[in-house]
Amino acid sequence: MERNNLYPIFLKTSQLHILIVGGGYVAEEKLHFLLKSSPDARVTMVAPFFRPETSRIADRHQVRRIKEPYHPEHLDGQHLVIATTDDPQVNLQVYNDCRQRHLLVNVADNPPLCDFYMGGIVTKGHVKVAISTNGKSPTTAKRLRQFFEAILPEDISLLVQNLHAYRKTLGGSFEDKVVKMNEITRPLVEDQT
Ligand SMILES: C[C@@]1(CC(=O)O)c2cc3[nH]c(cc4nc(cc5[nH]c(cc(n2)[C@H]1CCC(=O)O)[C@@](C)(CC(=O)O)[C@@H]5CCC(=O)O)C(CC(=O)O)=C4CCC(=O)O)c(CCC(=O)O)c3CC(=O)O
Ligand SMILES: NC(=O)C1=CN([C@@H]2O[C@H](COP(=O)(O)OP(=O)(O)OC[C@H]3O[C@@H](n4cnc5c(N)ncnc54)[C@H](O)[C@@H]3O)[C@@H](O)[C@H]2O)C=CC1
Repeated sequence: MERNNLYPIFLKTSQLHILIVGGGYVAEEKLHFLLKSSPDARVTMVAPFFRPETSRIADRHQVRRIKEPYHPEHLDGQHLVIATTDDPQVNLQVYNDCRQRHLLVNVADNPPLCDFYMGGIVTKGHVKVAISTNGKSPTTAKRLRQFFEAILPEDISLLVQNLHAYRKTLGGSFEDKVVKMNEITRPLVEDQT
């Protein structure tokens, strides 16, 4: 059976510059979920036209907007790029320009032109779960996100905070701490071990 070989990483979006090319529906969806997970992300958008709702979301989060057609210079200083225009030629140009500069790029409606995919994301305090279907079914990613949003308890973050505090009280070597941390958390998975 085919399996998902993608490697998820958790980006520090407050230290990175993300460019969204396009200002339509797809741009708005990508922006919405990016900011829902990472309200402190440093985002720039470039497009000749922005949807009013996109502008409202952008204003709330200090998203920089450049009201002009895409130009390769817009890639200067960016780390990650998401192309969402309704012009496949422009999306392809963004992809090629990014590859040339070794920038990670996502062409939202064209999985083969993606170095990375956006995922379904659940955040409960310090805890974050990211979901991918290998680009096969974004709707399933959305449904799984809704499922985990409902079943993960709100106070799961308290558990993480308490364990963080407890670890600080432990003496002994690194190895001793590993043993103690594993002992105290064993009941969480008791039935599955
Ligand atoms: C490959 C990927 C690239 C990328 O965008 O990164 C991609 C691609 C495409 N999306 C399409 C459509 C839809 N996308 C959604 C929703 C989401 N899409 C997201 C991610 C991804 N979408 C990446 C793969 C993720 C994975 O691995 O699973 C989510 C998880 C995250 C986010 O957007 O931030 C977000 C849910 C967020 C949430 O709710 O939590 C819905 C559901 C809905 O709106 O109800 C629909 C309508 C249903 C449908 O049409 O299937 C199409 C078809 C376009 C066409 O017809 O051409 C393509 C292109 C194609 O598949 O070929
Ligand atoms: N809206 C949706 O749910 C879906 C859209 N798609 C596809 O995704 C693409 C984008 O869709 P939408 O966001 O709905 O389109 P849209 O028409 O809402 O937005 C297109 C955006 O691209 C911008 N744009 C056009 N040329 C540009 C350029 N040279 N430089 C920078 N920006 C430029 C426009 O100003 C506009 O902001 C289309 O190809 C569409 O077929 C696919 C599946 C679903």
